[in-house]
Amino acid sequence: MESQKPKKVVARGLIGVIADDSEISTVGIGKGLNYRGYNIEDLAHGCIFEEVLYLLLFKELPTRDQLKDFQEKIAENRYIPAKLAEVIELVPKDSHPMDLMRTVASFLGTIEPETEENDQFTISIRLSAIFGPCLFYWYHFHKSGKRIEVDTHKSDTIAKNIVRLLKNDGKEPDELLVKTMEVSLILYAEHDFNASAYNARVTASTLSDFYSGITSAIGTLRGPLHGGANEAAIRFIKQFKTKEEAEAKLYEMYKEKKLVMGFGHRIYKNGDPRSDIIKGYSKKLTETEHGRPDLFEISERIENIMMSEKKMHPNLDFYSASAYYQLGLPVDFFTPIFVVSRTSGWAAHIIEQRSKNKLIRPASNYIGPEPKEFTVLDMRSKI
Ligand SMILES: CC(=O)SCCNC(=O)CCNC(=O)[C@H](O)C(C)(C)COP(=O)(O)OP(=O)(O)OC[C@H]1O[C@@H](n2cnc3c(N)ncnc32)[C@H](O)[C@@H]1OP(=O)(O)O
Ligand SMILES: O=C([O-])CC(=O)C(=O)O
Repeated sequence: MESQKPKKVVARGLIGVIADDSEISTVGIGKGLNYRGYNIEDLAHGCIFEEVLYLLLFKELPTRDQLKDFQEKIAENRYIPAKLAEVIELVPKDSHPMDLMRTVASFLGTIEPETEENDQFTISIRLSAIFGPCLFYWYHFHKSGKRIEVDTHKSDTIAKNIVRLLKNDGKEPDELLVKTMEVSLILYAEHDFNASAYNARVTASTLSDFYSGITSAIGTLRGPLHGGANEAAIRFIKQFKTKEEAEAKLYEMYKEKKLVMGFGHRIYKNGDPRSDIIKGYSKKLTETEHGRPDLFEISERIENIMMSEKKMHPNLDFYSASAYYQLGLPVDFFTPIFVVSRTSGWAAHIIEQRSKNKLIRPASNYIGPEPKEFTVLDMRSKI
């Protein structure tokens, strides 16, 4: 009698699989998103990014004194050691800056490896502080041959420092640009078991080192189905001169069943609560010197058509795209800025995974050939 194989339930893409407990964030309860119990709107409107970073690492919002000490620590951690500067300069000008981010995480792990003293909290702060400076050091080195100083303004927040280093014009950064960056960093900080955070946890679950977890996560974030969608979205939006052109292209894409980047979400099926917040800043930026009301209007037309035709909402990446563009960020720097922010969430996930570790290793439903007889090399036919 033929033996019946038990039928396995396959969860492709791990859709709906609850893979572990977590106390870091709640995603998709109603339209909600909370970091450690605090609603994203309250955090985005009432905090600087450092408070959120502190919350994700230490589970509580900081007091004023704790925040002051924390900000001082971050400022101290912006410096780029000479060996790292050498490596940054070697990353070719035409590389994608996500290559640079991955390289920085990996190389820093060789000169400042994880030890009992250089522990997971110390490394989290170091990476959150240094990623922005490294990115803009590389940018200016290749753009104009300048080796910029990255840690001159000790009282800068991470957001202000990013805008300062981007512009590098000796002027005080514009307040609206800084506020937009601040809010964006808060919105991008954490999102439960998203692909990159989960990958960081998979790496941590083998008892690997902290830098390896972050490096794995950077590689995962880069793809256009995840963090790379902000770059893909602006490339899509920017090609249109008019709203009508965008509309016609959308209908063509529907016929070809093509994805519209910056729309849809694995968890949020009724809208991403972060989208309207960043959309508000994108709109405010249209009124600034380098504002692009045309891009904003085209984006809104795309949003409206996606809603009326596909019942599909924008995710955080869609309006982040026009916001970042109006901030003057080079297009391929969009996802690296996401890295600067999401390092906080990845760190929280690695720390949590380690605190109650279980090796992450799912099983597959094998659908390959039945067992076959082995043939030695010389006896195999050529077909
Ligand atoms: C910060 C972030 O990472 S947010 C996500 C950023 N990524 C993007 O914006 C990329 C575009 N979006 C997508 O590819 C998807 O919506 C994802 C990857 C985000 C979510 O994917 P899933 O949860 O697997 O959604 P799923 O694929 O089941 O979508 C259901 C249907 O909607 C379609 N669909 C989903 N997203 C889109 C989109 N952006 N444009 C057009 N159609 C879409 C799918 O093709 C599918 O159609 P089908 O039923 O005919 O096959
Ligand atoms: O949760 C996800 O799948 C993707 C996302 O929005 C994020 O990582 O911010």
